[in-house]
Amino acid sequence: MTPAARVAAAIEVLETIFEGATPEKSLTGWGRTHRFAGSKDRAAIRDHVFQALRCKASYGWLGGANTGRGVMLGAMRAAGQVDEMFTGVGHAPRDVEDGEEARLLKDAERWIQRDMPGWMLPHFDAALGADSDDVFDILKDRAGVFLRVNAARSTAKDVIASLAEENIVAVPVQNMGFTLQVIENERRVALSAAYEDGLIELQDTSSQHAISALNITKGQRVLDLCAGGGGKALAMAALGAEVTAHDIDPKRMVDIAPRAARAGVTIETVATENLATIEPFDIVFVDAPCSGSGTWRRNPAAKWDLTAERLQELTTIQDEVLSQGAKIVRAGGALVYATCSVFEAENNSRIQSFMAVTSGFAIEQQVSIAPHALGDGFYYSVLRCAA
Ligand SMILES: C[S@@+](CC[C@H](N)C(=O)[O-])C[C@H]1O[C@@H](n2cnc3c(N)ncnc32)[C@H](O)[C@@H]1O
Repeated sequence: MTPAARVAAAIEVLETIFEGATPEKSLTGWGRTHRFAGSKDRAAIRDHVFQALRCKASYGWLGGANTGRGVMLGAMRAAGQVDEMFTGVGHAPRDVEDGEEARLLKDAERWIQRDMPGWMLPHFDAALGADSDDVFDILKDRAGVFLRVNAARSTAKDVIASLAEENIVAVPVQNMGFTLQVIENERRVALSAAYEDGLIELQDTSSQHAISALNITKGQRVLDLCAGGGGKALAMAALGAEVTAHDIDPKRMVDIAPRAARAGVTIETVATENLATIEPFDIVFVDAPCSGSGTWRRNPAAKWDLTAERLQELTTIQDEVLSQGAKIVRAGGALVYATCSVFEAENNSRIQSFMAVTSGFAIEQQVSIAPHALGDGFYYSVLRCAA
């Protein structure tokens, strides 16, 4: 496909997303009906679509309409490539028409310039102060690809060498001995020998930082209360913890066993009905369901889908999981609350609400990480249970 035909395909995919389909469904559906498209074409179309979703408002403004065509026209205007792409020749999008004249972004409202729904601006401003505009700009870019080296099985140096044999270039992340950033051929990582052999896992730097800050020691009993696919559970098990995983939706944990087997660790799972009688843990890790506002580079559709009502519902669930976790921490143990959100309402406010109604816990650590070039936004708080 020509570069312009890829832009036309991205327009088609975006139209179905704007009608309500998820990005993954739309891209898969497009792939099924366009079997001639090669892997490079698909990757390029995917990149266009995700970038357009990150910058949906500003591109729509620049392109004169919040449609697939308007947003991609805006994207090409931002990149200075309209004349090459909107030619109407072959499979290229048709020429620019009357009514599609360029507008200046500086004339748009702040939420459009910053690509952030207007009702969320105060949430970001409250959490980040003068840094919020910089963070909005960061969220307009693609996120990096980061790896956690399985400390139980390998070293950063050996993993770098192994990946290099498959033309995947990874470099160390400063001050993080087991964290690498992939800077070339990112898409091949999940097919690499290092991945297949359990030497690495894909994991953002901020999650890795939070786990390493817990100073987990070998043999500690840890419950990952909201384990999902087990990213944090695996990281804790790699440090020698005896990890038990739980999720309200057991289907979300199906990958944990194969991932653990690949990594050479064991992770037990526990059903919700058995939590009430389980022996208390040294650490209960509550990786709470959240808006994901610190990760919207990776999942840009989510920022346009979140509503104030849903945010409110999430805070109620967060209070519930935190209070549930508190009941199964041993005396002297730690309750860790974490989100990948930057919103105060999901972070410090939840801890303050918890502390207001619960006795026997003291706040030991609270860390907020804003989205940055080398990592997602993340929050964690360590609460120590009285001995
Ligand atoms: C942020 S995700 C977990 C990500 C996971 N810890 C990881 O590192 O890959 C939150 C998880 O919480 C689960 N969840 C939602 N409500 C819950 C509840 N009341 N109790 C336990 N898990 C819950 C969701 O099913 C979801 O898998």
